[in-house]
Amino acid sequence: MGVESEFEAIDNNQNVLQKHVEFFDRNNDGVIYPWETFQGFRAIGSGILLSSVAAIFINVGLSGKTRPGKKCPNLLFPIIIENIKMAKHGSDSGVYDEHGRFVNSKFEEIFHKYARTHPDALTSDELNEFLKGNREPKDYGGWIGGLSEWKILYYLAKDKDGLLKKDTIRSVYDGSLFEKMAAEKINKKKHSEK
Ligand code: HEM
Ligand SMILES: [Ca+2]
Repeated sequence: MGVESEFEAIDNNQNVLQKHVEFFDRNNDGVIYPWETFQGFRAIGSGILLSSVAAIFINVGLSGKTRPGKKCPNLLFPIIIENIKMAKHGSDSGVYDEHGRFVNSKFEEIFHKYARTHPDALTSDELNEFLKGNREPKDYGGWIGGLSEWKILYYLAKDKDGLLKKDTIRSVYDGSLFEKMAAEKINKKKHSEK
């Protein structure tokens, strides 16, 4: 093992993208199947339609990228969490680096550049400006990837004033937002049953 790989092995920050998706691995076996993506979306409060469409697009779109060297697609469309960094696309914010680590300076840059109305949040218009700013020329796949990630985040996690808060965005990167939303959903259900 070289010095560099030893260093990487102890770098806690290297698995942040893995943490982002682990919530969706409902049985913790390291693989996310479409029905798990569906269940994960339902658990954080998405409707049946969004959860179904997301499960199909995410698993069909990303499965092959996380199965390097496999020529035939697996028709159960598994996503292998270990290899999730291979599913990165272009036209993203750069907050995840190529190893799936969280790059704080890139995260801060989003707010320096685009948070004009409130220093710690993005409005819907500011989010659109940010998405446009991320676009690499003719990277249509990346544009669609980025657009869906951020629009779904905005739809599910904006506050009552239509703001996407900095803390919310930070917590989507390591997946803690999903845990929080799932806990809130369970809480709401308990209250409505009383
Ligand atoms: C409600 C569910 C989800 C939301 C709101 C969401 C949102 C996001 C956001 C905002 C980013 C950051 C993109 C950027 O930095 O420009 C991202 C990145 C990513 N997400 Fe999700 N995500 C969700 C579920 C999933 C699931 C289920 C998977 C796969 C199993 C996934 C895989 C990825 C990957 C691979 C990236 C890295 C993209 C890149 O940096 O190029 N996400 N997601
Ligand atoms: Ca699983």
